[in-house]
Amino acid sequence: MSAASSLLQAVKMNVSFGGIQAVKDVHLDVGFQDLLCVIGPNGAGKSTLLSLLSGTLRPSSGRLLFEGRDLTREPPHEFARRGVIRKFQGTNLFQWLSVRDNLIVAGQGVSADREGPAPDLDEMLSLIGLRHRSSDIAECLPHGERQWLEIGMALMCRPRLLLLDEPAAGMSVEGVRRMADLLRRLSRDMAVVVIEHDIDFVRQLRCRTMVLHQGEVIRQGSFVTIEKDEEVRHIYLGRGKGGRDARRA
Ligand SMILES: Nc1ncnc2c1ncn2[C@@H]1O[C@H](COP(=O)(O)OP(=O)(O)OP(=O)(O)O)[C@@H](O)[C@H]1O
Repeated sequence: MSAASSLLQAVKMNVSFGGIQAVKDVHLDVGFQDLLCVIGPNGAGKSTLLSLLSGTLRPSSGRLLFEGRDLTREPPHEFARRGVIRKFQGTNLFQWLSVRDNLIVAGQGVSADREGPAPDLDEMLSLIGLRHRSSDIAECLPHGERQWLEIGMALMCRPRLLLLDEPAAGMSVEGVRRMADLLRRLSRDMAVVVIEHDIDFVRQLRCRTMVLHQGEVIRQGSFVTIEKDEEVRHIYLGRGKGGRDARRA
């Protein structure tokens, strides 16, 4: 088999829930080192798309290729084994374990056949800005720091494709800036797909942005271009033709 040009390729994927078509004919190409942000109003299909990409939901039709290998019908653990790691919005922490132990536990599930060294714990604590919190119980962390710990836990799984659901939600202005910096840096070594509502954060990511609306990809390109698009502004940003700026859809 020749080497795949994309890490992940979604081909004409569809998902329906009863009468609702949550994802319609979605094509997606994600490179080996890539950063893609998916935006869209509530109910646009963003979470459903992420579930498809992580293998927790199977498409009713279409295909999903990872390094050219068809994973469409594979179980979620096979996606994880290959390095597709999803961080959900909200908390997935072991509340009663320390920050350090949460990272250790997260790293223990990584398949033995994955290449490369395990991340260094102290470096990870520094990367996520929680070195001073190392011995603190996770439950005691404020919301923003929990988000950072969850990112650290996802990184301990040595992702090749990191899927993030609103990683900057509830963060301070400085936290949002740091998160955007980190994701840009991570995308030099892996693929990162983010779904996000916070437009300031999306702007700071400075990456390819895909707009979903009613399950369909209606635009794809740089955020600078997307932001100026009248239809997108009308549908999502809520400020078409003299409308008021809605930072969150
Ligand atoms: N398990 C489910 N059963 C039935 N309908 C669902 C299910 N999951 C999602 N949907 C519907 O599919 C559509 C897309 O939902 P999805 O959660 O993917 O949108 P979203 O863009 O992530 O929205 P939000 O920004 O509010 O999280 C919505 O109409 C939603 O109600």
